[in-house]
Amino acid sequence: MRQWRPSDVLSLEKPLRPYALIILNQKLNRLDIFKKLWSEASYRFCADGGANRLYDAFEDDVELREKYLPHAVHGDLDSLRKDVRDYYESKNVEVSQDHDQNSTDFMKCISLLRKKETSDKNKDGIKYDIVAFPALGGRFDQTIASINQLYFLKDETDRQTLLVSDENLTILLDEGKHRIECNRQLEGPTCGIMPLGGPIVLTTRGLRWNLTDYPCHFGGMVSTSNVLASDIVEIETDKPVVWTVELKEDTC
Ligand SMILES: Nc1ncnc2c1ncn2[C@@H]1O[C@H](COP(=O)(O)OP(=O)(O)OP(=O)(O)O)[C@@H](O)[C@H]1O
Ligand SMILES: Cc1ncc(C[n+]2csc(CCO)c2C)c(N)n1
Repeated sequence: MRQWRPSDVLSLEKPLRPYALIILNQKLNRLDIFKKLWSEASYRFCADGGANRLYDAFEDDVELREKYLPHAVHGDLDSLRKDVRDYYESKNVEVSQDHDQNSTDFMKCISLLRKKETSDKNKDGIKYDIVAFPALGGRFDQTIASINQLYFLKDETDRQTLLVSDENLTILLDEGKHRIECNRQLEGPTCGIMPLGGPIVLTTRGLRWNLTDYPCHFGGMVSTSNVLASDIVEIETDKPVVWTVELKEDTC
């Protein structure tokens, strides 16, 4: 049984699992979430134009901007503004370019993380969880690309990947049994279990509307607008399925 506690990154003083934060190119509306994710991240990367968003979040407070310097800005750099690039380079932030036109800048940042993980400096060989923010919402193709990223990473069972958006926490559950611990002060009430990668057979416990050995697919049953009925949700699936849970307005 695989264990998940998606809201740990928002609730614990120290995360149980070290993680890398990847800031994507969407407006940082929820600075409460941003600051919490930032404070405990082991690595902080901006995916290309994510750096513009970080820079702009502190337009009224130049001193504060200087306290939020990422470890790297990485991507094809077609979105990074010149003033933002100049600023971060002047602060000795690593700014690196990868021109590959078959991978998104989010993917490129994950490749950068892998490089850091295999570098000499990471002597313990730690593998970091990945937390992306603000993920989902915005452009639909980018949203699907971010979900696709979860599928790319699903066989790496020694790391968890979490997509954090203003309103949701989203993860991918691979085939098998899962126990998701929810903190209902932060999460809920709504949730969804969505077979985005193709048809599945699903069994759930701990929800208002549960399913038992139930075939789910697009054009048929897709569990959306479901509701947490317990702090513990158990899900058994024969193929990967996306779990998403609503975030409360006041989380940090
Ligand atoms: N409109 C959007 N909606 C949702 N996510 C986005 C959006 N724009 C960018 N992102 C995310 O932020 C990352 C960095 O974005 P970037 O600044 O490079 O924009 P882009 O050039 O449109 O993205 P890419 O080059 O990755 O296709 C993207 O890889 C993607 O994950
Ligand atoms: C079949 C196919 N569809 C779309 C793209 C375009 N694309 C996908 S990721 C990416 C990088 C964006 O920074 C670009 C341009 C492609 N290469 N292959």
